[in-house]
Amino acid sequence: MSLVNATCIEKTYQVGDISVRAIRGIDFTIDPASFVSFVGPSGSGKSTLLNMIGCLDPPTAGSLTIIGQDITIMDRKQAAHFRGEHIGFVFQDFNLIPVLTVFENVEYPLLMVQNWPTKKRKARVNSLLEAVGMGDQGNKYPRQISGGQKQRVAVARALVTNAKVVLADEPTANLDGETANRIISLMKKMRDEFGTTFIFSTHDPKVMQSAEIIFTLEDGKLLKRRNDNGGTND
Ligand SMILES: Nc1ncnc2c1ncn2[C@@H]1O[C@H](COP(=O)(O)OP(=O)(O)OP(=O)(O)O)[C@@H](O)[C@H]1O
Repeated sequence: MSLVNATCIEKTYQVGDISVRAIRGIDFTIDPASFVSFVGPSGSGKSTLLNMIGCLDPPTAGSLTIIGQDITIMDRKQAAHFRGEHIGFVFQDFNLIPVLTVFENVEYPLLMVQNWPTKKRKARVNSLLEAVGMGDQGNKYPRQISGGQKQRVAVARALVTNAKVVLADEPTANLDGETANRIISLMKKMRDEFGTTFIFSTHDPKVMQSAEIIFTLEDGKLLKRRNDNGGTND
């Protein structure tokens, strides 16, 4: 069964009298444990699409199922619950909470959405910090660590709830080339270890190269799909 299944999805924003057709009837499927990137020029609809997959903003038409559940029929509360259970996010500006330590930042989603006993929760956070190479940095605050380390913490936070899907909107935009490469390798390692699907949007050629499936968007339409061995399908 595919993990994400989009059929004829559309997203139209209404701005006063003007309708902006950001996504114009596209179809795609994403399998479990995939490493996928949406690419395309600015304004082509990448963030809009990620927001829909992340249950942040529903499509205005079409069908979108994630882990077999139709997210277009969920109300806001159901969508928030589903998001908390199954979807993790990594942002280009890291979005760590400055007044919380590294450990507390990773622990935060478990406190918010999942009622884990303290001992199990602490062990889970420590294992994720170890997995991303930040096991000895848990007591530091975000201002005391580098950009690459912040993104490692963000990856740990995205995975701590055992999310099936991690969405990353331009995850390397604020990192230098070498650090960006390390973060991409880390995400791939996490995919291999936990079977999590990673879905990116990017302009970054390094992220594009590392993706096993690339969906190209232009003006809200899906132009083509390219997979690892260079084949294309429309
Ligand atoms: N909340 C909104 N209200 C109205 N129009 C919007 C809104 N969000 C996005 N759009 C429009 O939808 C289209 C797609 O925008 P989107 O942000 O998804 O593109 P993008 O490919 O992610 O761009 P970028 O690479 O610059 O981030 C654009 O025309 C944009 O102006």
